[in-house]
Amino acid sequence: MADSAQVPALVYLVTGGCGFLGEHIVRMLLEWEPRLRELRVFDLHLSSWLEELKTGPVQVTAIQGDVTQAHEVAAAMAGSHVVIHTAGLVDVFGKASPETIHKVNVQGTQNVIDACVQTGTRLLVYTSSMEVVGPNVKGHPFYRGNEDTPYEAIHRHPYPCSKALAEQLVLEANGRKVNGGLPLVTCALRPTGIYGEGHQVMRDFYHQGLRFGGRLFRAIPASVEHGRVYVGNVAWMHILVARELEQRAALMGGQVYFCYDKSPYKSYEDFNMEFLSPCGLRLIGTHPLLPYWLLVLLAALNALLQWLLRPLVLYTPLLNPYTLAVANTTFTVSTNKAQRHFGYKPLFSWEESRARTIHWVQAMEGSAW
Ligand SMILES: NC(=O)c1ccc[n+]([C@@H]2O[C@H](COP(=O)([O-])OP(=O)(O)OC[C@H]3O[C@@H](n4cnc5c(N)ncnc54)[C@H](O)[C@@H]3O)[C@@H](O)[C@H]2O)c1
Ligand SMILES: C[C@@H](CO)CCC[C@@H](C)[C@H]1CC[C@H]2[C@@H]3[C@H](O)C=C4C[C@@H](O)CC[C@]4(C)[C@H]3CC[C@]12C
Repeated sequence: MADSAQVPALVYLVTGGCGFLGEHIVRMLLEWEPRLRELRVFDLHLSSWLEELKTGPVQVTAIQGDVTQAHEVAAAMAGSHVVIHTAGLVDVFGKASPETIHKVNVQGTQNVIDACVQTGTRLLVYTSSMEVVGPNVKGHPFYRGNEDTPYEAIHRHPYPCSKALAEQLVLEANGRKVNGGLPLVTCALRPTGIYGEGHQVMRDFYHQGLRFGGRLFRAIPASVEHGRVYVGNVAWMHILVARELEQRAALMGGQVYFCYDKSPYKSYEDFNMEFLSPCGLRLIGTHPLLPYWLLVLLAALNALLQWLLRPLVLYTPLLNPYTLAVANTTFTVSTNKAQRHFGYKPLFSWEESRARTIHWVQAMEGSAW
């Protein structure tokens, strides 16, 4: 691979490059990777904003494709040096079947690895998830843990199961010989709950609040900490890993890194209010307004309704037994592994991350602002 900082020689492929995180990675690569010659954006659904990126000095190639189709992945990857595999089916609401989630997240990842081997692409960065670790089905807290903190990772839901299997495939592929005889170098990044411009669940909560006259109702105790990280910093970690992976293959190959920044430790709901309060919403109650057993019952009822209505309509409320368990179990990280291994420091301070997110909510269509 060319090592001169001046000569743009590298070809990057970003799968899922039109998604929430993918868009930030794509834009940041164009801004922060001077060695970039071509950026291939591979996604099932191509976004119109890609067009405006095509006028810059770097060749931006939009590729409409499906990671579950091995030949499409291999064709897109031929001649690329680095793959950032962020495409995935993020579904904890029952929109897709468990089979589809497995196919996209696990088979899709296997296809990316096989394509690396086949085409001789040597560097693979995988977007994993905190859910590979937990919260587990027993609801054990993970309090400010790091990559080495012992934790019983037991999953039943299709999404965390698929992310755990996919991550394992990526880590096991580290060192495998690719076409040309050189070893593949892989690593996995595990974001906690990502927030920032473009976050769909934040959008949903905002609109829910507007429907209830500017009010949201506390359901989770303020003492339950939920890990959050700003999308710009998650993207930045991907850029740094991709940049350093070849030079530091011995140290970084086959490793996992939690994504972290200076976002405060709070409950899921209190954290959201950091952005929604300045946009005119209020969180009602200092304690949960409903007893936990009633929430469990409502979540179970939602799951039952989803099952009963499936032949007629797709009913996918935010509250289900899985989302309740995730929101109600402390899971936060405190680590400096990324700093030690590849010099990561958050690009955006908490104040900047917050300001950018608030600005995005305020600009949203139908805003109360
Ligand atoms: N959002 C979070 O809080 C969060 C947290 C941890 C990890 N992650 C991981 O980050 C990655 C990106 O998540 P996101 O929140 O940006 O989700 P997203 O849904 O916004 O983006 C995923 C992208 O992948 C694309 N995609 C889906 N199926 C595809 C297929 N078969 N072939 C090609 N492209 C396909 C989608 O079109 C979309 O553009 C995922 O792998 C997810 O598991 C997300
Ligand atoms: C009980 C409700 C009362 O207001 C709150 C329900 C909130 C849930 C919809 C979300 C709580 C935690 C979220 C998840 C978490 O931030 C981490 C994730 C990992 C990532 O890989 C995918 C997204 C998600 C599962 C995220 C989804 C939404 C929550 C469950």
